[in-house]
Amino acid sequence: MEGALIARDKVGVQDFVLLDSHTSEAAFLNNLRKRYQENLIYTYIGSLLVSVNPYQELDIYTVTQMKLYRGVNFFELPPHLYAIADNAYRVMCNEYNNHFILISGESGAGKTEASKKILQYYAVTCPTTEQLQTVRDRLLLSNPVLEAFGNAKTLRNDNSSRFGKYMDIQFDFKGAPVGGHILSYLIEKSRVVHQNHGERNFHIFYQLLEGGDKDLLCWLGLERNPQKYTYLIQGRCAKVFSINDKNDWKIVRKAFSIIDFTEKDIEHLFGIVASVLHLGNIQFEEDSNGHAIIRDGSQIKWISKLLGAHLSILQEALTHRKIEARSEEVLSPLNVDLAFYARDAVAKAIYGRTFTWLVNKINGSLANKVGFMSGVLNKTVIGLLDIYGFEVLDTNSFEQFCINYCNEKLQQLLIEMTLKAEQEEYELEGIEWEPIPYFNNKIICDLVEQKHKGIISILDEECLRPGEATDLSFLEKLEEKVGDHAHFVTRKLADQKTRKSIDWVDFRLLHYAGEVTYCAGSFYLLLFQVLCNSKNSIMRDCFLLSELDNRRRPETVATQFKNSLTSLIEILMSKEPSYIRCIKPNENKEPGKFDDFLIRHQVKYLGLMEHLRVRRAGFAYRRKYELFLQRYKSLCPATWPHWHGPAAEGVERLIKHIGYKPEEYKLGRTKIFIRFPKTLFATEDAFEYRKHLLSKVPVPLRCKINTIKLEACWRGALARRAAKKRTWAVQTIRKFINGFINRKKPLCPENRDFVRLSQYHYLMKLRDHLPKNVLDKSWLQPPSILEETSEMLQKICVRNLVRKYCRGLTAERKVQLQQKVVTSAVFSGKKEGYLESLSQPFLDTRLSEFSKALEASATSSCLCKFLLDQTDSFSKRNSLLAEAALPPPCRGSDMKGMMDLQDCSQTGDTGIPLGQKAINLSRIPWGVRWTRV
Ligand SMILES: Nc1ncnc2c1ncn2[C@@H]1O[C@H](COP(=O)(O)OP(=O)(O)OP(=O)(O)O)[C@@H](O)[C@H]1O
Repeated sequence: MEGALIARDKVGVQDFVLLDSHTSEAAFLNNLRKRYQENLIYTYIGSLLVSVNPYQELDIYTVTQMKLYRGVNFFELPPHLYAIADNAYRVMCNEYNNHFILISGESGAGKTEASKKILQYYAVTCPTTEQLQTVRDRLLLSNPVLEAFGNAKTLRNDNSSRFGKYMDIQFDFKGAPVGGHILSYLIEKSRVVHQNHGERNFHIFYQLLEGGDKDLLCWLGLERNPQKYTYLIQGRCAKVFSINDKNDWKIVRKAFSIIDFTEKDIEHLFGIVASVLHLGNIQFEEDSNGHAIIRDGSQIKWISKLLGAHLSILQEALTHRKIEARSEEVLSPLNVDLAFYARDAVAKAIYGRTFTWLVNKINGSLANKVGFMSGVLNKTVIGLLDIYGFEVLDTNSFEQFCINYCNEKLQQLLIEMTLKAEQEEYELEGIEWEPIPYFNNKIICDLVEQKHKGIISILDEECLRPGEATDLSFLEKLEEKVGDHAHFVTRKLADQKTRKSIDWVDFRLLHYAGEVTYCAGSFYLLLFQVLCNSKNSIMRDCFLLSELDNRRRPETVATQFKNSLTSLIEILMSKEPSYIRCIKPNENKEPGKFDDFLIRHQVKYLGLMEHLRVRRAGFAYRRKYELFLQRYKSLCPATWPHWHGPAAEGVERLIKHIGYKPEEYKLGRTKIFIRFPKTLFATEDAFEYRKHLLSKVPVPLRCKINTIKLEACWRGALARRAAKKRTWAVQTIRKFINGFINRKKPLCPENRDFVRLSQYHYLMKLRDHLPKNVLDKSWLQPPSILEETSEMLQKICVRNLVRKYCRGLTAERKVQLQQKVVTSAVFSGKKEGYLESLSQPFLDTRLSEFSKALEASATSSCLCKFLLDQTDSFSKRNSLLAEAALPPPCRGSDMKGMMDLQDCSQTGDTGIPLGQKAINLSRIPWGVRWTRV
């Protein structure tokens, strides 16, 4: 960014915080104009991006541009949407936290285009797999469907979104998009039944008529000509040059199939769209009693067919209302005016709820199925909030009230979060925080939303209280309860001068962005019941019977909106923010035209001056010591060409040499903070001059400079390599943690690496801790996933030890052992001092005497035979075990160990399972056989 400072006279500054007179609106506009005229539509205020609609295709959204911004530091390149998108993405991947990008501005300022471009940026630059390709397509294709049902041509914008949209893009731990979720806010239902001159109904109606094939229209009972439908022609511009309904229809139909809509869904959905058109054509006339009756039955027949509702009940429902008198329900006929009102109310309700159903259906298709299947439910998100800007129309109704209240809340959030971020940075850098004076619009939010005392509560009370509520009774209540509020005025409360501009049924709110006068005058159970029982499954989903049973007071639209806004603010508060403020440069959609008056107005109500003030209150510029030193080191002999000490000290030397005054800067822990832009500009100019001088120095010196440049490049490459390594490390650690969390699960992609690593470590450790001899029963505790393997390894190991031991026995020792075993059978437990004798080897002489004695006596011979018979099977096995467990050479103490072993072997305590013949008898070189004893 500093690179462009030198061109500031021509193209302005890239960041408004670098404006010398940051409080001047004129300077702000001047900078914006300079840039816009050079087709530089983006400018920062710190990390907030201001975007001015170019109304022409600029060559700044190519894949090359996307790649240019990918992974690059925020301030290194000119301001761009991609820099905001990339910054949010990079921080999310590195810190594993959630983000949101709030895009706001007035209608036609370029919000939807911006959010689409961000989505495309992620689609192109994020890693993906074949499996995730579908997710990406769905994320992109949900847009045309939502636009068809939620956008319309208005005077300000041919493709104006008539609803607020918040979209979460979900990423897995590798940063690949794996799903999404959409929340919609306040669809402009009134457009279904009424459009201003030069405006249209929602696109889908015209798309269906223009693009739907003959059979479909026939099935829906529709004609291709939009002029035939009352709801489509009030703006007198059903055909618009800039909109190709036929083509858009094809895109929408294709999108439906990709986002999982079944043919039945589509059939029901268009059944509803057609029903709304038929509803609009229903006309009422008076019967002899002054009650409304339907003039022509053909429309209602189509509605009955398409919604699967009983014809006579539908007819009755459109011309009667249900009154609850004591415990009874009575049908009361409507007059013609009320019947028209009821018809429109139903059309609006049907369309509004169908839109909500559509959003939910799309959400079902965007849900993160990949993660769900593979068990990776941990994900991070980047939310895109494309929300209507502050609206001031000629007549401001309840919808504008909600929109402006929403903006009021978001402004509060922006200021609070910016202040918080500033404060946190100061704290982190150890710089003293100086309180910033700013306008806190909480007072206006409270006026609207406070419980019992706020405008919404008063409206609720009026709507839900028994007896007739009128616009005037509502206004009186407002005057009574909030009349003394500094931001609320009515005609009665206003002074002489302002009184004329407020009507009797109006009230005026002094928003942070300016004054808006609202018309209080622009603020039925039987039909509801009919729609609950509809055979059209979407209608049944939209109108739930359980709502009818709910005896509690229903929530008014205002309260519903307030609640959804509260949860939206909660969602946003839990995430890291980025902001894009879109500005519309002129009313004629003309490229290059900069309408000062219009833009000044938007700068005000987008809260840009307030934001700049908060952002600039302390310091205009801050940079890490290393980066600052890197750029300006040539300005000081001590730091040029190299500074070998810590960067902070280098910067200190540098600014001392340049002559910064103490009030111009502060040194934080890792950054230098410069208070005034002029200080930075002076430094930048000096740097440019220095560069100019350096370019004129003789060749040998130039060589030196080239060397320095080369070094700088090399350092850059090293830094990039280090950054890559850091990213790799973060991903590895993340993988390790994920593996650890899933370590008890069967082998799956999430734990595979972790398990392999722990297997490797266990085996390496085991290698150094194997039992040393047959009597060593120690064994390294395995991780749970390796228990079975460890058990098998232990068996193999013991078997090998035994084999090794047996092979190492001398023939003489084997004989001795045999003898000990035999004598054990004879004397164990019978002879006193047996245990002590165990460690003493037999003397040959004694044993031969004993044998001779045995041979000499027939009785003795029998006894010997008897003893052998008795001990044969038992001793054979145990002696083997004892042999196996005894380490050579067998000294006296070993003998005792062996006999002990023999005892415990009977209980299986040797570690060698008894049931499993651990040693093959025939394979052991005994030398002496039993019979020879
Ligand atoms: N970056 C851009 N490059 C080129 N044209 C743009 C750009 N942004 C907006 N436009 C033009 O401006 C028109 C209006 O933009 P967009 O629909 O995004 O406005 P919006 O702020 O979303 O309005 P609304 O609130 O009515 O939906 C677009 O149809 C497009 O023609």
